[in-house]
Amino acid sequence: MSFDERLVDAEVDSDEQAVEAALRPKQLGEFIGQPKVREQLDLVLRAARARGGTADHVLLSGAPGLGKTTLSMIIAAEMGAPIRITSGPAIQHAGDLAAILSSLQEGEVLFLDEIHRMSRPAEEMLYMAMEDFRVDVIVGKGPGATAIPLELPPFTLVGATTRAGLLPPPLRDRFGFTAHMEFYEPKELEQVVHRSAQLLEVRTDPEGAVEIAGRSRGTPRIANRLLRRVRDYAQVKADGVITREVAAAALEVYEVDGRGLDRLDRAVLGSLLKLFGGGPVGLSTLAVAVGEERETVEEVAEPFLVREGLLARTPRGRVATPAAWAHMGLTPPQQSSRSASGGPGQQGLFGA
Ligand SMILES: Nc1ncnc2c1ncn2[C@@H]1O[C@H](COP(=O)(O)OP(=O)(O)OP(=O)(O)O)[C@@H](O)[C@H]1O
Repeated sequence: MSFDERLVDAEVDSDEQAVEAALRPKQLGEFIGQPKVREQLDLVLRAARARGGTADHVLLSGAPGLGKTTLSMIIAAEMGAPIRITSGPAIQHAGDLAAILSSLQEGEVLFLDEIHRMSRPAEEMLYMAMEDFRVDVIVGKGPGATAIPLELPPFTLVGATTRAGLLPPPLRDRFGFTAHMEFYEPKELEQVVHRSAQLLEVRTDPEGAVEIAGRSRGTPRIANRLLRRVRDYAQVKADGVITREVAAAALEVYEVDGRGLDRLDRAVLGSLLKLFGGGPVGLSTLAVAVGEERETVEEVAEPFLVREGLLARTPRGRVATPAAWAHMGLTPPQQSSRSASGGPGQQGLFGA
């Protein structure tokens, strides 16, 4: 299964961008969930507006699809400012960043996605730009090179990262406000589903929304994607209304189970339980058994399985938890033959 085929992947592909844009909340009041972040950000923005100045730089961290881009657009809208969107990997040279910074308007919001992936020289230029609204543009090379200082208009940088820990402290410290986005509660995802259903003009009853929310892995992007697939099913196979039965039947077709696991997740768990008695088993061995790349298993399937308490990464290899046996409807081998950490002592053969 390729990365793109996964309905529960929290990354976005290009076809989806237009639909996502239509479903984005435009104001802070429309943004569902993240109550602490909303409250704090509301204060930051109100105070900046009252002072008639620009808002402090904002750092948003959290997993893909939780609403970092959406929040950056809301910040611009609430400040009545334009927004420029770019990303760390797109800025490979300090000159790329200088070109963007020098063309910003006063008060503009610069959204820098994946800020942890910016090149080092660009990062150093950003320090000065954030603090003093100034950059030094280097003209010429070698001993004759000169630094020409360039004044910048005040702007608000909104940095987004999935890995706040990877940001160097000098960069992290230059953000006046830092917010960590959490995975969403099922109740909040139900609201996301209802709101999006209204915008897409599809009728969803409360139980239908519960069914979709419960399989959305705490992520609004996934909730919206599942909603669109269930809508297709409801149009073709039912009367267009999303009920619990329709949602469950549709998601069975797309192989997303009651807890949000898809074919890949279930293949990983299935192999771990049926072939290796629940582990411990090394990642490479598990990946071969599933017929996937090691990286796919590690980066795509495992984070959710670990978060759900279905799989544990131990020094001796991957181990299934009792919840995994229950979820897959299988019975664990006799407790007496298993070690305290849950393994049948296979690490000699299958060690990490
Ligand atoms: N709090 C929310 N309320 C309603 N919809 C939301 C919320 N957060 C995100 N969404 C929806 O989820 C989708 C993904 O959000 P967004 O693109 O902002 O995520 P992201 O964190 O920037 O992801 P990435 O890191 O992958 O760029 C958008 O279509 C948006 O409409």
